[in-house]
Amino acid sequence: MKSPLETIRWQGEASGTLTLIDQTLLPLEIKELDCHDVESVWEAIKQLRVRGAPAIGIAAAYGLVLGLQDVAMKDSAEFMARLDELHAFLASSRPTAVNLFWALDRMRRRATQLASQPSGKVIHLALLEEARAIHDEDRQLCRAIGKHGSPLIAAGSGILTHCNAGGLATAEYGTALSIMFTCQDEGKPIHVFVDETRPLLQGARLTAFELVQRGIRATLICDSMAAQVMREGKVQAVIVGADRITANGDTANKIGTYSVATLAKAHGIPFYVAAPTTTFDLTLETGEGIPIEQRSGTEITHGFGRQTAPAGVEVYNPAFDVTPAELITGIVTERGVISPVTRDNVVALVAPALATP
Ligand SMILES: CSC[C@H]1O[C@H](OP(=O)(O)O)[C@H](O)[C@@H]1O
Repeated sequence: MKSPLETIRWQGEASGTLTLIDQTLLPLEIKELDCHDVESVWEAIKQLRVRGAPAIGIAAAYGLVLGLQDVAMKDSAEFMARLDELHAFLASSRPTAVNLFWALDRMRRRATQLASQPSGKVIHLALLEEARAIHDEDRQLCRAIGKHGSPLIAAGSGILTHCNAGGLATAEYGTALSIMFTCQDEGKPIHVFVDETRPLLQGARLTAFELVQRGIRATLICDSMAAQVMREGKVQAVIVGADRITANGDTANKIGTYSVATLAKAHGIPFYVAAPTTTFDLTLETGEGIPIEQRSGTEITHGFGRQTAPAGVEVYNPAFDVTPAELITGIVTERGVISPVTRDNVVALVAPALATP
C-alpha cells in the first residue's frame, strides 16, 4: 500500500518555496511545480493544479508568505497594505471553497497581531509558522473525520463517491476518502464506485488514482450510471466532500453532487458529506448565498485535448451545485457527525471550532 502523495510541501524557511503536485497531469504523470511567487500560486489554484477546498486554503496561506518575502518590515502600515493586496489577489482565484477565505483571514489576523514587531524576520517566520499550522492541523482534521466516519460504514459496503475529496484535495488523508482509508486501516473491506465527474474528471483521474494506490477496490463509472448501480443494490452509502457548508447544512460541492443526493434519496441510500469545520460558513444561513464558480465552456467542448461539440453552441459550466440539507443524512466532521442536519445541530458542533481567539 502506498502512502498518500504529498500534495503540498514548503521547502526552506521564510525565504523558501512552495512545491505542489500539478494535479492537471495526474494520473499519468506525477510532476512537481515549484512556486517562487504569489502569481504562480494564484495560477495553480485557478487552473486546478492544486485543488480541493482544504488544499486551496493551505496553498493560499503559503502564497501569502511568498508574496511578502520581498517586503521588509520597515513599517507596519506598508507591510499590512501589501498583505491586504495579496489577500485580495489570492481571494480572487476561485469563489466557492470557503477554506480559501478562512485561511487568508486567519493569516491576516496573525499578521495584525505581529504588525508591531520591530524586525521583519520575526513576522515573516511567524507567518510561515501560521501557514504550517494550518497545514498540520488539516492533517489532523482529516484523520479525525476518518475515525468518526468509519463506524457509519458496514464491512463489505459499496460506497459511491463523486469528484475527489482525497489526500490530493487536502493535507494528507482527505475527507470523504479519509473514511474509506480508515475502513481499510481497520480491516473493513469496501468497494468504491467512483463517478468520473465530468467535465474535469477529478473522479477518474484523482479518486481512482488514490484508491488504486491504496489497494482499495474501485470501480469507475460514468456520472450517468450512478442511478443504475444504486438500483442494482451495489451502493449502501454515498460519501462526498464539500467546498462550503452553510449554517442550515446546505452544502456546495462539485457539480453533479446534487444529482447524486437526489438519486440516493430516491433509492433509500444514506448520503454523507465529509468535511472539516473549516469548510463551514456560518455567515450564510442557506445555500442560496454560496457563490458558484462559473468556468470556461472549453472545459466541456474541448475536454482533454479534442473538440467534442460544434463551434457556436452555447455552453453552461457551473463548477459546483448546492445539495439542500434535507437530502443529507449526516455531515462527518473532525468533531463528530452532524445528524440530523439541522441549523441547531450544525451551529452547536461547528461554532465553537470556528470561534477565533
Ligand atoms: C475535500 S474538498 C474536495 C472538493 O473540492 C472539489 O472541487 P475542485 O476539484 O473544483 O477543487 C470537489 O468539490 C470536492 O468535493
